[in-house]
Parts: sequence; structure tokens; C-alpha cells
Amino acid sequence: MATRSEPVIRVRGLVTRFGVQTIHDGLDLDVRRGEVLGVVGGSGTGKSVLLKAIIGLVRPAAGTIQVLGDDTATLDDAARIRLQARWGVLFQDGALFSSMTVSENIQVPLKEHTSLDPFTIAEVARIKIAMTGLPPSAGSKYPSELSGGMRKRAGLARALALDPEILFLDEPTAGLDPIGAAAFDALIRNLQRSLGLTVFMVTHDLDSLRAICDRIAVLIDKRIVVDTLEKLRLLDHPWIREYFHGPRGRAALAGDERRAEG
Ligand SMILES: Nc1ncnc2c1ncn2[C@@H]1O[C@H](COP(=O)(O)OP(=O)(O)OP(=O)(O)O)[C@@H](O)[C@H]1O
Repeated sequence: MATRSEPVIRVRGLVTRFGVQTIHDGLDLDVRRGEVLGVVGGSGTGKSVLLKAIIGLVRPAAGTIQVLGDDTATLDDAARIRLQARWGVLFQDGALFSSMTVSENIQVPLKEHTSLDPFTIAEVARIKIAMTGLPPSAGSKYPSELSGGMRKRAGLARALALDPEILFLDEPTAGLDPIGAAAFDALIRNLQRSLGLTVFMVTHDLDSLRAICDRIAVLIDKRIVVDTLEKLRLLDHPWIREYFHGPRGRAALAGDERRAEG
């Protein structure tokens, strides 16, 4: 059983490979309870593969992954299903079932993992819809009838269906306009605070990193370097220099610098 001071996710010596391509090579990472961790890195460096390895969709070639005190490689089927119910995942495209309404999508994990009666399940779905800022009318709509931002909220509502302890997000603001992205960031931060969630967020969005992440994990040379944004920006590595000090980085971080100077 995990104690409160133990990391909720503990990765040690992770190696992942596809054929001859090594994606991670001896990667270590601790995710602390209650933090929002932003995971960044160049395209193809293995951010999504790391998320998938942690949630059991990619099998490591070596190393250990503990989630909420359980070593994910040693679980039997029943224990794995119990652990899966303690996290929620929002994939980049929302990954909603197109033939189901939003409410029905949210009900899927509740039907799979609980023995609640249909009335209660529908009621929980209604609450999750409200929690993610969707209007009540969204419940009876199909994903194709929603805007991109609403689809992300519906995916988030489904990820939260079982009151998870950990929320995994894969590029949650990709495809949203800046105002929609800022609103989604604020929603995640509010939910994280009010529900005490630990958030593991793969992102390219510097505004999100600045706005809601407590620490940033950078995938460099098949491993992770993790620190606060302020400290990471000072590291002398070509990708970090380009990312944080290139034109987009400077623009996103300019607000902080103005505040610091003022
Ligand atoms: N199922 C798979 N089979 C073979 N190779 C894969 C598979 N999944 C990922 N890869 C490879 O692993 C590498 C890392 O992929 P990943 O999707 O984790 O990158 P990423 O850092 O999330 O990139 P991006 O920011 O572009 O989304 C890539 O070279 C990718 O082609």
C-alpha cells in the first residue's frame, strides 16, 4: 500500500523498444501526489510511449513501473482492473465512441467497473458533464455534434467518471484556439485542486506549462530531466535552449519576465 509521501508513479530504469529502435533507455521518473507534471520533448522522443508504458498499453523491455504502490508488471488481471479504475486518461482526440451519446460514453467505465443501478449511473454522468463545464444538453448529443473543445470536455468527463486519483492527459490543448486552450487549462487546474488529482500531462503548449504545471519533465537523450520551469530554463542543452528561448518560448514566457521585473 502506498503511503502519502511515496510518489504516485515511480519509474526506474525504463527501457522501451520497437524493433531495433530504442525509445527510452534507463529512464527514471517520480510523479508526486497532487502535482501537475508537464511532459515535454521533441517530436518522436517518446512522450506518448512513456504515458502508454505507465498505463500498461506498451510493455517495457526492462525496468520497473509502480503506480499507486503497485508494480504494474506483477499484477494479475483482477488487480490490474482495480488499478485501472484509479486513473483516468484523456487521449489527444478524446477517443469517444462515435455511436454513443456523451452521456452514454461517460457511463461506459461506470458500467464496467461498478455495480451501480442505471438511474445512479445516469446521474453520475450528469454530474460529470456539469463538472467539465458542458451544458446539460450536451449529454444527449453525439460526439460529431460537438465542437472540438466540447469533445475534449466530454473526454475529460469520461476520464473522471470513476473519481480517479491520477489523470493522464495526452496533448489536451492540441487543436484548440488560444482562448479555448486557456479555458481548458483553467478547468484542469480547478479540477486538480478541488479533487486532489495528480496530473500527468504530455504537452507541446508552453502556455499550459507556464499556467498549470508544478514541474516539467523533459525527454532528452532517451531519459527524463525534471525540475521547475524556472530551473529547467537555465539548463544548457540545445533542445531546451531552442524550446524555452526560441521565439515561441520567449513570447509565452514574456509575461512571467515582465512580472518578475515589475
Ligand atoms: N506502436 C508503435 N510501433 C512502432 N513504433 C512506435 C509505436 N508507437 C510509437 N512508436 C515510435 O516511438 C517513437 C516515440 O513516439 P511517441 O508517440 O511517444 O512520440 P512523442 O514524443 O509523443 O511525439 P509527438 O510529440 O510527435 O507526438 C516514435 O519514433 C514512434 O514512431
